Amino acid sequence: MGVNAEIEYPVIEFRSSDLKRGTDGWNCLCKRVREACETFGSFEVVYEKISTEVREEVFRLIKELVEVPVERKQKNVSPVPFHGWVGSSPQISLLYEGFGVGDASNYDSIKSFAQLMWPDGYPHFCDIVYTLATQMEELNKLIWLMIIDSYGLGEESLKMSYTTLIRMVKYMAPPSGKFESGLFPHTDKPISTLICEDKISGLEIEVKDGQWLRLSNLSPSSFVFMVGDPFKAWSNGRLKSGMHRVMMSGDKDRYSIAAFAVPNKGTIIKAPKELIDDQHPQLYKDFDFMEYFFFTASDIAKRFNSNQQIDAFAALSPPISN
Ligand SMILES: O=C(O)CCC(=O)C(=O)O
Ligand SMILES: [Fe+2]
Repeated sequence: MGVNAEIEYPVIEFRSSDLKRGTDGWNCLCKRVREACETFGSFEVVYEKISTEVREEVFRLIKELVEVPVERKQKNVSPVPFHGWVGSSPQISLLYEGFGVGDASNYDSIKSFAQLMWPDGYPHFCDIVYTLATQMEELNKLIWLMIIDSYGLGEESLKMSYTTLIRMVKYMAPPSGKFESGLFPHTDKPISTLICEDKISGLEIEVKDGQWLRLSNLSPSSFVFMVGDPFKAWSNGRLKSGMHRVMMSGDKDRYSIAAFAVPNKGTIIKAPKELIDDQHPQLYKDFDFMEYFFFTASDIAKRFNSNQQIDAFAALSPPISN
């Protein structure tokens, strides 16, 4: 059950010169992104187009946010799962505290959130968080495009309307000398996630059964891209939605911000026909994303491990061949 340091985790640098679709550099990135997502279900992306100053300022602001009185934090609620404030609790972790802002690339959503937290609505907070959220959404889009191109598919194969949920999280340092869970092992339920952390490591990826790889020494320009369960279903099982968790050690608190691609109500997850053939029979039925999202937050879903929920909800057995 150790943390395995020998496995070579993919670190993929997105140089501006390689980001022109159709060039050799682009095609090479597509191949590496696909391999990473099929093998690990995630990778580290080095992306200098998002400035480190903006990142650092967001983390400074999150440190202010966690100081807001709890009565105001409790106003950050939503009927949609995983969208609101969660304080320290035995269900998630005593070390965890997270805030959620849905549709974060819409300035008004961030403004409404900030107005709940601060009497003056803190315009600087809105500007900076909006900047990072929109840039992370762009990066996510770029990675989707690489995945589509890597399978030789057209853009319409993954066309859907979705919004970006951001979660701003503080993981408290554990009691001295302890190694404690900050976030339990899970797979992500939105289509995909980009995680941005503030220097302190803690995120671990399950590389084999029970073998966890700790992602440490991420560059200041790095993000972690994570495939979610519906993306795995869309790819007809090619992409992996990997288990990950946060483990805390040492005496420093950890801060992270994650941007999740959450499809709008009514979106159907359906594998493109090009990804279904006799060698790759259809593994999942077409399903409504929101029904799955709500299912994963239900009591029934708790009977399954996080990485079994997509199969419990949508697996076709036996698979249908084309
Ligand atoms: O904070 C992190 O590094 C990971 C967060 C995460 O996995 C999640 O919120 O789903
Ligand atoms: Fe996650």
